[in-house]
Amino acid sequence: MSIATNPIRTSSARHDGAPPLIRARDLSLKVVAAGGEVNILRGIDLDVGKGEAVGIVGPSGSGKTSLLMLLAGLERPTGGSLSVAGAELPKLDEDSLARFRRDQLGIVFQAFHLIPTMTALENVAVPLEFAGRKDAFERAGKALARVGLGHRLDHYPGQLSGGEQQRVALARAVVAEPSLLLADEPTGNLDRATGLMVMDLLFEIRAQLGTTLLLITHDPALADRCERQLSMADGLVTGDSRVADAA
Ligand SMILES: Nc1ncnc2c1ncn2[C@@H]1O[C@H](COP(=O)(O)OP(=O)(O)OP(=O)(O)O)[C@@H](O)[C@H]1O
Repeated sequence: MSIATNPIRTSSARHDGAPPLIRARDLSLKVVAAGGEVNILRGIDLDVGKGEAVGIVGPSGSGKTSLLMLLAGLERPTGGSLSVAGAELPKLDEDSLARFRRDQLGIVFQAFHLIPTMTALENVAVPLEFAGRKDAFERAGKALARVGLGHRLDHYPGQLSGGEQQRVALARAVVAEPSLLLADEPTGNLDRATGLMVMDLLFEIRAQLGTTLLLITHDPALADRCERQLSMADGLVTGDSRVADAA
């Protein structure tokens, strides 16, 4: 890895005059827990340009997953503003948030979150069926072929290895060609070789589709594959650097 620049806590991104895909200003998240109020995110300023690959690193509990949950519209911020793909997420009602996720977002988690009673093909077709796409199964089949699972279409999650299940989850996340792909420790449940294979696929598909990627990882080698790295600590972005020789 070589760091080209190392600005601390910046909101600027390289987006060549185009509006950023993500714009957060003074974004905060507080929850009331048994011991009192917890400040989980404490004023995040962030711009991410279309097509950027951003690795998010930081110690456990620094707020990485919480930030992703806000960007996905799965949690609501308690302060600040947040625009993703032109949508002001805090202002959307639940139906509009669901449409936003369907049309703009792909998410891959550490746990695969596949529906156990559906085949691989059905799992991947679900987001397209929700969107009313008549070609849902045809496209799902192509997405599974893209991740090397064209021969496993009729298998149920319980009949697939962990690496295969995560490849199904990846196919499901990208099948609708989202503008934003969020990945939270996607290889955390996989052995190193399988994890590398899944990440190779993720970066390959992202490059083909031009998708913006935000990737949470504890693995420095994976973070180095992103062209930009954000460091988080204690609910803040404490570092924002560019990786000159990212994959
Ligand atoms: N609903 C909640 N109630 C109380 N505290 C919460 C809640 N959600 C998150 N937190 C706290 O907020 C902090 C940030 O959590 P978060 O999961 O975002 O961290 P993280 O950086 O993703 O950690 P890890 O690397 O371990 O996954 C943690 O201290 C966590 O315990």
